[in-house]
Amino acid sequence: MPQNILVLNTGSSSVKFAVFDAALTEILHGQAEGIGTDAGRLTCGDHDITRPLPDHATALEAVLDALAEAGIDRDQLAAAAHRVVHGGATLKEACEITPDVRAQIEAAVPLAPLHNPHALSGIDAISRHAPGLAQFASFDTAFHATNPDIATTYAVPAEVTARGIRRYGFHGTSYAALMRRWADVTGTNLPARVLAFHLGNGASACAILNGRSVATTMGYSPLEGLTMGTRAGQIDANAVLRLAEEDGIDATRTLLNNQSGLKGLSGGLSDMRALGQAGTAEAQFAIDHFCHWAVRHAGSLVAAMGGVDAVVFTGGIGENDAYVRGAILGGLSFLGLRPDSEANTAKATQLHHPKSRVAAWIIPADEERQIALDAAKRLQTFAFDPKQKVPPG
Ligand SMILES: Nc1ncnc2c1ncn2[C@@H]1O[C@H](COP(=O)(O)OP(=O)(O)O)[C@@H](O)[C@H]1O
Ligand SMILES: CC(=O)OP(=O)(O)O
Ligand SMILES: [Mg+2]
Repeated sequence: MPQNILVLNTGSSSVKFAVFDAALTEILHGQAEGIGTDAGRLTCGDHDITRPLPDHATALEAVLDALAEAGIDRDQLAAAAHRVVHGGATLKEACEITPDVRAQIEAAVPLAPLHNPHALSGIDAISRHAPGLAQFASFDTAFHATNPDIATTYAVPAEVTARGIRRYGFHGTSYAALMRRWADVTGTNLPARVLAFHLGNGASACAILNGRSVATTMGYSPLEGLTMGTRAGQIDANAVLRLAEEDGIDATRTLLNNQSGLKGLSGGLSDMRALGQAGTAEAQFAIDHFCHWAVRHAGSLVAAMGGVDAVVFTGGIGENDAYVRGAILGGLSFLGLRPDSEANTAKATQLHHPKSRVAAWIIPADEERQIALDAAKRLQTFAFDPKQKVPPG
């Protein structure tokens, strides 16, 4: 009886993958990263292969090759599980990917143009390579379902909100994993008011009160909020309207999603590692912009919780870039946060001084296991009640 779950986590600059056994022990992990940059790289288990990854299609093929080389075949799999960034207004909980669910993910492509098309490619590739294999989706939006209406509603007429023009929030799979791992990684109980930063190619922050998301920086799509690798983050809607009028809608979509953020500010570099090594004034300005706006948005999230007890970093930049973390921690010192700069440079788990009023931590992103957990729960539901095709909740 096949027991393993294959997870595909399609990010905007990466495809991460993992295989878990029935006890949810990870038996293989790898990633294709730096997609679309000069720093394309695929790792699978201990193998490290530097190869050009010009786009997601090439990366996905490379991932499937790597899985085959690692001896992962269909007979060992009970299911494949995918990260899907946007499920639109209706898909709020992890679920099996039926033809109807696939259609809804496709309908949400305009809301997540850098993500949903690639997730669909992954789903379709599995359908081709492993026909009949059960497939599940975990949605980035799910963790933010606890946001109050006041946080999710844009100040527009109710009729517009009813059309699904509202804030959804993303990176929820990552934030849910932070909550799950908190006590194990930090050795402390989860405090009431957590300010979480997921800083990767896409970047967001989240206010988590008593373990539940109450506010987050991303909105209708993963374009809003912080300065990101290639996304503009917050920008006045009238500026967008002027761009659309002057340059056309498609060009404006591409400009704001693919050519802005760190890439736009630096004149071409979206990758934080490359920016750190560039040594140009433009690169430094881009890094400073990223840190400044992370702190500015954090202030709004802290206000939404009436204060903060702990700050946590995750994601490729959040886990690895001591300069960025140091700048953000320094910018938050007015809240009573005393960073331990040596711990920060050493990438220690605990980043705060023992006398700090606010704690600060690094918790590595664990999206893949979170996605496997979601799928395993649904698989169990099927086992308990095989007639029930769509499990509740
Ligand atoms: N050692 C490192 N130092 C600085 N930045 C890093 C490091 N490793 C990864 N990053 C940055 O993390 C970002 C990618 O984050 P990741 O979470 O993997 O992306 P995605 O959003 O596609 O999932 C890139 O900007 C990359 O440069
Ligand atoms: C939602 C999002 O921005 O995801 P990623 O960081 O993987 O691009
Ligand atoms: Mg990611």
